[in-house]
Amino acid sequence: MKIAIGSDHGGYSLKEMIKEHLQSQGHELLDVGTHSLDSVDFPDYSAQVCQKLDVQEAELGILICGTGIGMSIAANKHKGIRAALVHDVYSAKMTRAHNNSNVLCMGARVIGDELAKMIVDTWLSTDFEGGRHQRRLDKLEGESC
Ligand SMILES: O=C(CO)[C@H](O)[C@H](O)[C@H](O)COP(=O)(O)O
Repeated sequence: MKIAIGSDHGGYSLKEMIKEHLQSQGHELLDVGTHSLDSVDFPDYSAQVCQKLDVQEAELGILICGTGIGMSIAANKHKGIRAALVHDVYSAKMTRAHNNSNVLCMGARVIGDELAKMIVDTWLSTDFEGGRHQRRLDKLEGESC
């Protein structure tokens, strides 16, 4: 699968680890940065990952910052993006099954590497259930802020 991934400095180390983890499973990772621990602004990286989905260069996106909150707020401002902030395996499963989330956000200062790997693996291996959930997503698409 083609997956766009991005982080700020707070998520950089976890991004590198998740990238390696997914590449070892055969996924193609499009890394939009950041590429060091130098301080940067999370909206710049969120925008780049969302753009990769928008132009269909990637099927799904992963965004990591210190808490995951900034990334999820930023990503959900983009049309067509359903970003989910996830720090447990149950939510990882449900946000694919019920929300058809296309961007996964995590906080590197909140969870450890092993839990993050389990969350990513669960999120990627769960399918959207459609049905009543599609009706709800259709209602979300029509809403303006
Ligand atoms: O935006 C955030 C909070 O919602 C992210 O966690 C950032 O990574 C964090 O704010 C960065 O903080 P720093 O003090 O500039 O490292």
